[in-house]
Amino acid sequence: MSTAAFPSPSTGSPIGSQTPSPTSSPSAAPAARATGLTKTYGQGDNLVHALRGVDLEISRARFTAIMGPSGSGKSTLMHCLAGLDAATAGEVEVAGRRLAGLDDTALTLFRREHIGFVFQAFNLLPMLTAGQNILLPLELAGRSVDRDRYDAVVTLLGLADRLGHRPSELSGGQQQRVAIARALVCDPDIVFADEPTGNLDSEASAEILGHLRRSVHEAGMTVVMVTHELEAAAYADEVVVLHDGAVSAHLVEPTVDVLTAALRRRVA
Ligand SMILES: Nc1ncnc2c1ncn2[C@@H]1O[C@H](COP(=O)(O)OP(=O)(O)OP(=O)(O)O)[C@@H](O)[C@H]1O
Repeated sequence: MSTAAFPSPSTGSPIGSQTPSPTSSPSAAPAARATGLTKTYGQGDNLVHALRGVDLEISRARFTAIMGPSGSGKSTLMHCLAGLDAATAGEVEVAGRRLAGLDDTALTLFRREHIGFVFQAFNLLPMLTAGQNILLPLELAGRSVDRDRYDAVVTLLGLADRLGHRPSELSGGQQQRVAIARALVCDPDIVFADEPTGNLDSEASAEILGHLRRSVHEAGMTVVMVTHELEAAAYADEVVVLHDGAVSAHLVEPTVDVLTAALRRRVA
C-alpha cells in the first residue's frame, strides 16, 4: 500500500519496535502543552475541582492515551486541550499557539485548521456516502482536496471499497474508520479521540486501535485518546493517568500490569 502522501513520522517508529522515550528526542516541540491547567465547575457547596493544576506535554507523532477512573477529569482535560472548553486558570498551547489568546471565532477556525476529532458515536451524516463524509470538513472549510492525501488516508484505513456506502450500510468498525479518515484528511496537528471504541465489540475495537496506531506510526499523526479501558490504553505509546483531576503517572509503553498498578495508585 502507498503512504507516499504522508510525511515521515518525526518521532514515531514502526509498529512492533521499541519506541524510544520522548526524552531521547528533545528537539521536537510538543503537539500540545498544558501548564497549571485548572478547571472548576459550580461554586460554593457545589464547587467541583475537575482539574487541579495539570502540567502535561503531548509528544508529536505519538499515540497518547488519557485514562483514569470515572470522574478523574479525562473528558475535561481533553476538552480544554482541544479548545472546546475554557480553563479556569492555567494555559493550553496547541501547535505552538496559546488558546487563551483566541476569541470564539478564531478558536473555531483554529480547531478547524489544526485539530481533528473522533467521537464514540462516529457522528457521520447518514445521507452522505463514506467518501462524502470524509471530505465534508474540507468542503465546509472551503479548503481544496489534496487527492494524494485523500487516497493515502483511504488506503491507510482500508476504505477504498467502501467509499460509495452510506453509514447505515457499514459496520460500526467501518463507520469509525470513516470518522478517523475524516479527521486525518485535513492533516491536523493533533487528533483527539474520545472513547473511540466505546460503541464497538472487542474485535472491531482492536481493529480501530490498530488503525489509530498506524495513523501515528505510518502517517506521522499525533493522536490523543481518552479511554477507561486498559486494553485500549495498552495500544498507546504513552499513557497519562489521572486521579482526582491531577496527573498521577505519565508512562511510556506501559504493560497492562504496569497500567493496572498505576490506576490503583492515587496521587500522594
Ligand atoms: N458541566 C459540568 N458541571 C459540573 N461538574 C462537572 C461538569 N463536567 C464535569 N464535571 C465534574 O468534573 C469532574 C470530572 O469530570 P470528567 O467528565 O472530566 O471526568 P471523566 O474522567 O471524563 O469521567 P468519565 O470517565 O465518567 O467520563 C467530575 O466530578 C464531574 O462530575
